[in-house]
Amino acid sequence: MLESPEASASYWAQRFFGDLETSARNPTIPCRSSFSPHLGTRITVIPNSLIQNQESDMSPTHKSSSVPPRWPSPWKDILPGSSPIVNQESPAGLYNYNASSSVSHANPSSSGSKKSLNVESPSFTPTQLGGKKSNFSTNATPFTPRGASTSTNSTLQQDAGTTLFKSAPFPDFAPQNYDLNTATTTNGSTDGGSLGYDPFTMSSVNQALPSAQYNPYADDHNALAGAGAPYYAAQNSYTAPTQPLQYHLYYPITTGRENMQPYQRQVYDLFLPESLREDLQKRSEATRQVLPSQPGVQLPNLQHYHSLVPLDTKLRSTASTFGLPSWVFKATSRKNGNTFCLRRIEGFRLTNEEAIKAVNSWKKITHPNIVTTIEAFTTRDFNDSSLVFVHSYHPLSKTLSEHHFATNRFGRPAPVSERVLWSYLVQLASALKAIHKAKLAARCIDINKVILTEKNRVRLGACSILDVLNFEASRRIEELQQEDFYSLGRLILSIATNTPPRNLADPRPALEQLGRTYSPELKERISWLLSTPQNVATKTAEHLVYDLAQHMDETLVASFNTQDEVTAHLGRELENGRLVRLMAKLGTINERPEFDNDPNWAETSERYTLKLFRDYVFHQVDAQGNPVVDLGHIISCLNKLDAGIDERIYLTSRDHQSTFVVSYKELKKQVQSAFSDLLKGANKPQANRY
Ligand SMILES: Nc1ncnc2c1ncn2[C@@H]1O[C@H](COP(=O)(O)OP(=O)(O)OP(=O)(O)O)[C@@H](O)[C@H]1O
Repeated sequence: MLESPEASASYWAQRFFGDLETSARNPTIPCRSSFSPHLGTRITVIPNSLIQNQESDMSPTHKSSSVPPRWPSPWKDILPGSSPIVNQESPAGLYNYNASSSVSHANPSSSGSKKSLNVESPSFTPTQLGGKKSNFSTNATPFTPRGASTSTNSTLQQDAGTTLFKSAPFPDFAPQNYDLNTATTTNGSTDGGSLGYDPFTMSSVNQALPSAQYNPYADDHNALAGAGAPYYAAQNSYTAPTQPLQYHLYYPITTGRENMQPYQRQVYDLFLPESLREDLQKRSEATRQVLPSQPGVQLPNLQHYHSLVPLDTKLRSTASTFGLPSWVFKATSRKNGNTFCLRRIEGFRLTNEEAIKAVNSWKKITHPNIVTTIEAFTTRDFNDSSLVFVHSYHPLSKTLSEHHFATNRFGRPAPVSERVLWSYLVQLASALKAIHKAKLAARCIDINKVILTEKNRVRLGACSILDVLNFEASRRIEELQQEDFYSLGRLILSIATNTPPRNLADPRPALEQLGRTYSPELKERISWLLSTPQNVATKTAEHLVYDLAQHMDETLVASFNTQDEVTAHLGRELENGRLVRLMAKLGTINERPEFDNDPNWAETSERYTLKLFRDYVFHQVDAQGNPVVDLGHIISCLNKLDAGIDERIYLTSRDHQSTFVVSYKELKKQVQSAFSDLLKGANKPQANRY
């Protein structure tokens, strides 16, 4: 119930999750009535259990005679208002009630509504719990399920045609058409809104569960029984509880939500965690970064790569690793819009065409710890003869040297934990295994060429380059592979002892130092990597991986944990993605100025209901006419629309002359129908994107 116009984040979340989790179990259910846009008219979500009996009388042909009985139910909302009168002008298929009667009762300013239920009304509480007096009717008799009641429901039937909710003495409430023992409606209805079970006992819940998988996406479950019978069994026998748990397709698998009270929840619970969002946002910004255009500072386009941005943190490139100066750029491909990392080797003259073909073998290697090689080409666009290697781009990555040799505020680099060293060792050993298996050698296990792309995630960053540059000096691959082991040992030793690799010509003192800080096992492994083998056949990448099995396990567990966490976040984003598409559809329909030469297209037929639905979702106001900006309400409504559930809502026209009762299921069909009309007249390739 929107008693208060406050729209704090926790309030949104509370409303949202309150709907999700507490409504079914908590006997104190706040009324979900709210106010229509303009004039503060109440719009009420009608529980299906209350409306179900309308089906017979309030068919789409708008019979106006009898009015079904509708009674408060302790676990659903309470419907205030008076007897509905059908408006003959309503669009076909909708229940339309005369606003003059229902609206006047529903208006909080009317005295009648104060007696029944209005914004000030406290939440409904069954009298069994605490014996509190019912608030929505002065003389209302407490709710008692049929089985426990001694009175008959004849009075209910009697009143049903005339009064929807009144302050006169109530007979005991007995749910209509429900048999709590069988958990099915006695009239055989499969209305998803029917309350076919006692929500307070698990046995009833079990009875109410479908025997076969329920497909929430299906519009017509019976139709599916033919074609998709093995997958989606016919739902005839299934009477859904109040709403099936998956009723609005919300993704429930998240971390850290379990033990929180609704008021403790934040609106951020609906989105990615702030730290992850910030991290991804920064990466995205880095990827989109461009060089401010300055006269005289213009980087050339290289083939189809444009918008080059230097990634080097040093202003002058040295010739250290490759024997020639190299520069690293980020660039965007005109072919596919993707961003790549380009490394220019300055002043290299290609004398043998075969040399550049060495890149082809590297293109085939895809490994999580190797930066993928895309292509290589020569260029004169820098006014010299340069060789350019294109690799996949990892925004905001740092070399291990930049990461570990950066000094902290005490002027010292931070010590590295043994766990991190093992993790590096495991990842790079795995990369070596893939490379050596392809009969190649990495040749770039260097503290300046291994990049850190995420937390503790390393990748070999400059593979293939030395194969092209040193093509002429063809050396035996076995020899180069043995050098890889040595380079790997030296890299770990360098990080562990904070010694630059150039000072490790004799690694023994550093090894001694390492032995004093880290475990003998780590020292032994590094010694093995640095040693010259008696027999090269015994020193292989497979061997290394085998010896690292215990630490592989740790890395694997950490990786799986991260994956679980990311999958949970992905699930939440799935919701957002679905809702964006739904809002895009609604946006194309609502308030459309003209379609098919009809300037009133958006105002007529089912589009009119969709317009009122838009008001209901986005333009609610409270009793004082202040906007109710309730994200929980918006998301909940859109989810229900996307799932097309049977729950029904009141929609009131802006002039309050008519009120519609329509289910989300019908609304969903209306959206689909209106949108497919638009698609028929639309530019096909663009329309396919929905
Ligand atoms: N594939 C890549 N994606 C994104 N950034 C990268 C990639 N490869 C390297 N970088 C980044 O580019 C910058 C320069 O890399 P480079 O290999 O030139 O390091 P360096 O320390 O300058 O080495 P050198 O002294 O040999 O030039 C580093 O910050 C590095 O993290």
